Amino acid sequence: MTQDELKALVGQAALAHVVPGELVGVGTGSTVNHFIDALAGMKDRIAGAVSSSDASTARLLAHGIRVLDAAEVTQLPVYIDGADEIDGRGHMVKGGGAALTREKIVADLAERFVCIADASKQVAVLGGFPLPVEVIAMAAPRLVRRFAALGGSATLRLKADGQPLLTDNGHPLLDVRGLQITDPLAMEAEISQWPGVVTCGIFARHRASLCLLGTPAGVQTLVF
Ligand SMILES: O=C(CO)[C@H](O)[C@H](O)COP(=O)(O)O
Repeated sequence: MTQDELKALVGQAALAHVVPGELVGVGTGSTVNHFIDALAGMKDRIAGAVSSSDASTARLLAHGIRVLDAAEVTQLPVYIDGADEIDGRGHMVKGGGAALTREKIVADLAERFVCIADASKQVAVLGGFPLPVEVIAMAAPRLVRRFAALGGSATLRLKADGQPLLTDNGHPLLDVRGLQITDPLAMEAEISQWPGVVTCGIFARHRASLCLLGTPAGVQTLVF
């Protein structure tokens, strides 16, 4: 099976975790796109969706799925999203799709985080994938030096035209290579309190409750 077929498999399997009659939190990325397409088949049985990016909002609306702003919502039963890496305790690195800030905000509203990922995302120690960090532009040089002191090499994420990529919130992103994230909770807490950091792509405080992992043998459910 191709990686995309594994993503489609878990996107479909995630429907079993959507609570009928309730809102569902929806993440961002190619795996979530499969989930959104599958969700269209049960759009009349949910109250609507709370989205984590402009891209997911556009896809949900194209399917006729009602989208509510996170600010209108006090609680969600479940948030469904992909990950760039997930470890054996449900800690994740996220933000490859630049949506980490809104993803963390919507995840924070949810009782449960259901991660959907193909098997390539499973790692023993986080940090192989460059850690995305959304930042305030004027703080970027200082933050690059702070990451260097942690042993990481931070670079500004660029678009194809060489200009800095900006998130849906209008901020640039650093991608940090070379970190060994052996204590995700501590590193998330440390980085998150540096002035100028909007959101750190470590999801340890908002780790997955369970992961639907797409493998060639089928969907494996990991409970954390
Ligand atoms: O964090 C994310 C977007 O900001 C995505 O969940 C992550 O990048 C995984 O993406 P994909 O499903 O395309 O592999």
